[in-house]
Amino acid sequence: MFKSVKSSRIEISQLMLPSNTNFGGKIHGGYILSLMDQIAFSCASKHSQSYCVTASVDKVNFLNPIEVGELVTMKASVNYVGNSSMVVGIRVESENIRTGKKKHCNSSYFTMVAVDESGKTVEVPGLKITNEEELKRFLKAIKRNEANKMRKLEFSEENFSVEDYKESLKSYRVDIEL
Ligand SMILES: CC(=O)SCCNC(=O)CCNC(=O)[C@H](O)C(C)(C)COP(=O)(O)OP(=O)(O)OC[C@H]1O[C@@H](n2cnc3c(N)ncnc32)[C@H](O)[C@@H]1OP(=O)(O)O
Repeated sequence: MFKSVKSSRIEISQLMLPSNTNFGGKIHGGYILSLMDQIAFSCASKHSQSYCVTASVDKVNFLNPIEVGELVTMKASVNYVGNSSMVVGIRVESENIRTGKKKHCNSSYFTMVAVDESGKTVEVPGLKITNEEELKRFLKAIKRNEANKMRKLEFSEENFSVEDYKESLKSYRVDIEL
């Protein structure tokens, strides 16, 4: 079975309240991450019609601070599916309600895994792709997976040797005492 990206796309908007600020008076990054996790869960559950758990989060860059009183909008869609895993892409924007000015605050990729009642992984529907943007997102997810695998391999017990890196680290501010 294949399901369209559109059928599980989710958008939420939430007003940022003073109770969620950090010491600097901006909205706490942890609070934003918690909202992102919830929307990733909703999107992945909708696609898979299963309960899902968060397996990993790929990169969280906080591009712009979010102020109290701003309206935060999060858009989530399934970018990629494996067997039991789904990569949910989330874009976070905040809007100053008075001026209407919008800021891009974050874009992240949450890998969610569908599980049954006993926590065993279950197969999820394939993804029906209907436009170039969706295809690009699917391909980018494959590239990120490949890059992660390569990095793992490079630093694995069998492949890693200190000598291979000593020379290239000379320009860095590191004193290696091995
Ligand atoms: C709702 C919540 O937020 S839950 C709170 C936080 N999350 C958790 O507690 C989850 C804890 N982790 C787990 O339960 C398990 O590690 C699971 C369910 C994610 C994976 O279970 P495993 O027994 O390792 O399953 P398995 O090795 O078969 O992997 C299943 C799938 O998950 C993917 N996967 C597993 N770990 C990761 C990871 N760290 N990053 C990305 N994908 C992963 C695998 O690639 C595989 O994908 P595929 O089925 O599409 O090929």
